[in-house]
Amino acid sequence: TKSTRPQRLLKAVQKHSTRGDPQSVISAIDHFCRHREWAMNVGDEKGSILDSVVSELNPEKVLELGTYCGYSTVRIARLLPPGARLITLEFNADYAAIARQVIAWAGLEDKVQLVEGASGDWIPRMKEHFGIETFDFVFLDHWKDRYLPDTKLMEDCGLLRKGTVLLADNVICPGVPDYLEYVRNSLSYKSCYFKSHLEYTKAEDGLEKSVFLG
Ligand SMILES: O=C(NC/C=C/[C@H]1O[C@@H](n2cnc3cncnc32)[C@H](O)[C@@H]1O)c1cc([N+](=O)[O-])cc(O)c1O
Ligand SMILES: [Mg+2]
Repeated sequence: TKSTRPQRLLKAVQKHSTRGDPQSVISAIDHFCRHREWAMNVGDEKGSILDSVVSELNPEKVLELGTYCGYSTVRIARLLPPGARLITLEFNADYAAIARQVIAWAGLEDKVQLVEGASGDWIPRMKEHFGIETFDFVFLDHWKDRYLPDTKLMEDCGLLRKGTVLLADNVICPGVPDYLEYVRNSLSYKSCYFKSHLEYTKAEDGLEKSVFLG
């Protein structure tokens, strides 16, 4: 039977990158997506902005919503200090299986906990199941109509603290109008837009960085 795009992306990682070298995994995926098959990874241009936000923050507790093939998981985890933890949620079993192998190939499995399940089900269980008090950094890159409900859910579950940073992908393309309106107008957030381009294309897209003010 025909392979899937995530399976072909994994093959490209195993063929064109060095096990245990996260940067080579990132480069292999970017090369595959730019020259072989486009895929919805945050990509190299927005990825550099993601890198700078993570490096500046040095977060201990990170949540990623929407793992897909693990590209941004690897980008974030490679920058985390020893002892820091990244929990990433992915409800598609096939994508989760590929992402686990990409994360393992990069040698980052000790920093990453991939949870197979829906954000709406698992956000309320973060405290009792993972012993998480609050998150320092959240990367939102899952279904665009889930950004706002999941943000409100994180607020309600007390998972955000004064200074927690939310970074949202695709705020222009495909776009998250309800989420943008909320974080830009709410008195509980200080929000700013990082203009960039949709991964591997010339179309405009960007990241929205929103600091929770408590
Ligand atoms: O649609 C996009 N992303 C949706 C990403 C979705 C990924 O997150 C998972 N998921 C969804 N809700 C979930 C809830 N809980 C757990 N996993 C979840 C899905 O199984 C998928 O792996 C997208 C589209 C474009 N584009 O140009 O069209 C560009 C991008 O950068 C994108 O991120
Ligand atoms: Mg995205």
